[in-house]
Amino acid sequence: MWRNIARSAAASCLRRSRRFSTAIPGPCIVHKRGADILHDPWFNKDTGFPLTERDRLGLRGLLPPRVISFEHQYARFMESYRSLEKNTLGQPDSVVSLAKWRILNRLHDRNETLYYRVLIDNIKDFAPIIYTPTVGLVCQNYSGLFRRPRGMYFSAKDKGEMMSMIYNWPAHQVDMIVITDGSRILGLGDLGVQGIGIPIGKLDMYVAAAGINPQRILPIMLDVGTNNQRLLEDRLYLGLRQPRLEGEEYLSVVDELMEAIFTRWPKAIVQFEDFQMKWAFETLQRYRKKFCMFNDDIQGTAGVALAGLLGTVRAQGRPLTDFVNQKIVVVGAGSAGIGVLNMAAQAVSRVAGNTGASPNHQFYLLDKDGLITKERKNIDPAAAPFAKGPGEIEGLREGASLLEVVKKVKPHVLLGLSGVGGVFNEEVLKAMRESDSTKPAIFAMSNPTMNAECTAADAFKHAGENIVFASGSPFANVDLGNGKVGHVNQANNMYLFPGIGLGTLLAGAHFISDGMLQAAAEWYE
Ligand SMILES: NC(=O)c1ccc[n+]([C@@H]2O[C@H](COP(=O)([O-])OP(=O)(O)OC[C@H]3O[C@@H](n4cnc5c(N)ncnc54)[C@H](O)[C@@H]3O)[C@@H](O)[C@H]2O)c1
Ligand SMILES: O=C(O)C[C@H](O)C(=O)O
Ligand SMILES: [Mg+2]
Repeated sequence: MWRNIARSAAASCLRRSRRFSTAIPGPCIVHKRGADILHDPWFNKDTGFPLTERDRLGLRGLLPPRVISFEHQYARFMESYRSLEKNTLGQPDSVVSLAKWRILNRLHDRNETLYYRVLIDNIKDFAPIIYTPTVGLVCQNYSGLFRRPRGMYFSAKDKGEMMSMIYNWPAHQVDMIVITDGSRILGLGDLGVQGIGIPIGKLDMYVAAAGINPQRILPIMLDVGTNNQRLLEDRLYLGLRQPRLEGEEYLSVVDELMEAIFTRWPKAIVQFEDFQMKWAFETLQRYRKKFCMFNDDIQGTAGVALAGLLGTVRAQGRPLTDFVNQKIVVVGAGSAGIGVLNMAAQAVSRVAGNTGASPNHQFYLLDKDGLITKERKNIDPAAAPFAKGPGEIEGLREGASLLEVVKKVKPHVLLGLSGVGGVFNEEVLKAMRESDSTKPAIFAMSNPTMNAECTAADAFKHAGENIVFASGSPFANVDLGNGKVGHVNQANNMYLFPGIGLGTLLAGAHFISDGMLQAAAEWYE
């Protein structure tokens, strides 16, 4: 289901950009001249400048004489890309992916018009390179890969200066901003300033899938230090070498940045991305009514997961009202897992109406210490509404293991947002064969690939051919060996956030409501 959405989103974006040129900047007034234009990826056309433009813009003599058309440049790039694929055959995946990222990144740095054209046309092949999973590898190696800056960098050392710094950004208008503090990059933990790769990849998806003007996007890294000892000791590390700010000190820096952003661009939309759980929820509550913003890991993920949960009900041949009877086990009680449960609970009350039934009885939530019950000491307030009471879970104790929970509950859905690769092990997957569903769903949503709760092949092998499988990072379809194919869906918030941003922008909305995300989830489903 999600795949088709991606295809149609990309296709409609392509159509739109051909008709209206919203995705690719059309002719515009350029205040630069000569070499400055060739070094500006927004305006550079490389050898594509026609002679008249070369004269007008002071480019004559700065380029080889032959004019190469855009189509020809495009073909030449794709040829180099394909020969890179051929030449790296047999090399480790990480080497091949990074080589592909480098060639795309070089084009991004040189000529954005051509970059976005090839990205839009080849989104299925290139999304895993400029976005998850390769972007994770890029973030891990960012300080070594760094050649040119992209986006803006604010640090704890800039306190008191952010209002003037924001005016250093060259574009007068900015529509979409993605900001991270690098504290929880995918399932890879605290990567400090190296997390900037995530806002860059997310905004590429805004351009490719929603047609946002690439000159109006801005990736931002807010560097408040890192608690990653390895990075603090790395001589190439490009961020602040200090432990993360905490408490009021941290919040005052984020406050200052948000004020600066919205003073300069009052109509901008800000997406918070990959903030560790405590700050993800806190900043969402703090800013959502004051500024036009949302948290993608909490809300975008929830929308995409809900689309999958509703789609699963349909795949079982049941009416949507049956959603209230689905037993759903969520593994991971972080920003993403709790975000999914909050939205699923809202969907249940809408589907069920006000029946007075206990709202969360169908949900089971586990974290690193097992099943969360009301007996849990120091329970996180965000997890508390989903903690099981003693009467609800006969035979299951506080901290019960995932295997125990699956065996006892026989869930319709097993959904992982734990960040831990392989927690859906063989035993757990085999236990899903006893699910009460005719088509049990297994969503291994953690990223990148290594952190997925299980592989697609293992899911089909152990849980059976009848499952609905989805993963956060892409897996290939599985050959089941009997002429049948195990179909792999991708459940990643990339299928939702571009639409949320575009819809908010077009509507001129000042607030991104839960209802907007619910509507997006139901539409996608
Ligand atoms: N597919 C998507 O669109 C999508 C969206 C958001 C997040 N994610 C992924 O979800 C993962 C978690 O993100 P988050 O922001 O919620 O992180 P988080 O750090 O806030 O939460 C992780 C949770 O997993 C729990 N956990 C750790 N080990 C566990 C184990 N062995 N068994 C059960 N639970 C365990 C932790 O206790 C915590 O509750 C990351 O890998 C991220 O990439 C995917
Ligand atoms: O970045 C992604 O691929 C999805 C999600 O936002 C994540 O944090 O894993
Ligand atoms: Mg994220």
